[in-house]
Amino acid sequence: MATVVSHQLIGSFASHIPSNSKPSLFPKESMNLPIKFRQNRFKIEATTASQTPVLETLLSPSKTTTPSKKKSNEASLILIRHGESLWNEKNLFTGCVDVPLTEKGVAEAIQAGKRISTIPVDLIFTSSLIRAQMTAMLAMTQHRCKKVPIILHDESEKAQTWSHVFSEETRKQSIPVIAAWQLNERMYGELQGLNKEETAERYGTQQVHEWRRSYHIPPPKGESLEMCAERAVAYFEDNIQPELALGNNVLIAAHGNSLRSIIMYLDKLTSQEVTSLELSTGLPLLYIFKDRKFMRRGSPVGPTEAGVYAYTKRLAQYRQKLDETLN
Ligand SMILES: O=C(O)[C@H](O)COP(=O)(O)O
Repeated sequence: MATVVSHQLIGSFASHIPSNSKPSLFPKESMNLPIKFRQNRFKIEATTASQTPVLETLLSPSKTTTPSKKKSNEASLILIRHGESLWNEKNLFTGCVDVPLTEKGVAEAIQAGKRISTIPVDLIFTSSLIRAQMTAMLAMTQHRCKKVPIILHDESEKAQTWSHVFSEETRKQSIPVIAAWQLNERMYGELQGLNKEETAERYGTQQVHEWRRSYHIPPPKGESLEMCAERAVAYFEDNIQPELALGNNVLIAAHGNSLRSIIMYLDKLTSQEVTSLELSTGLPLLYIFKDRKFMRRGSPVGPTEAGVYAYTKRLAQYRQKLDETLN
């Protein structure tokens, strides 16, 4: 399905949220389990003409919907799992329960921000959950571009109108943040709020491991990784990949399992391979999108690291530009 963007208020941040990403903790679709996996979802396809990428319309001062020129033939994609949450600390199944970060989680998010502080970011996607949003915002406080991340709101027409930004210059110094429930953690069903260790004692380590790491097996009344991939990868393909195809650099702050499903898609992992994929909290991962392919570039360790900038000329130039602006 193509991205649907409201064009009523072109120029307003709020008018550019894909209409299928309205933040809602328990969207109708996720309660309608099981969701069938969409055919061919794991193929990387070119942007279709009917898709209207978010950033393109966001930065356009006119009411035209004509696609703007492609910025570059490559783009960076950074993925960050949120920092430690209060329920990670207590070892509780969290899923779609909206729990904030611990102090350690805040520090992890800031550290992640330092590590990506000279990698370009034009657009941010987060889940609708506060732990992912806190992580994105805290990370961006460290970015050397000094742009202001602004959350877009489309929950009502008033929310859209009242959050309008009237200065083109100010808009240029801002980074739109789009919150999408599709990037939420897998819905953990009847395990939400239970202690992971106690659950393993009660149901057996093997059973709990299958619920947590298998691709097809859902936890009781919850989403399997496959179901989570159905909505997270579809959202990625419909709303994020078109931005990358235009040369826009994207940061995604999300969750262990929504990101595992996206990484499965990016790295073309099999349902067997993904079972051993583990993501640490607050760890940024960098991909380069070029020629319709995703190239995994590991985890940037910080602006002093030579390796990351040797990956592409474009990243090296961006970093150099930041250095020149600050000197
Ligand atoms: O939702 C949760 O409990 C965690 O964030 C991820 O859980 P997992 O380690 O069982 O995938």
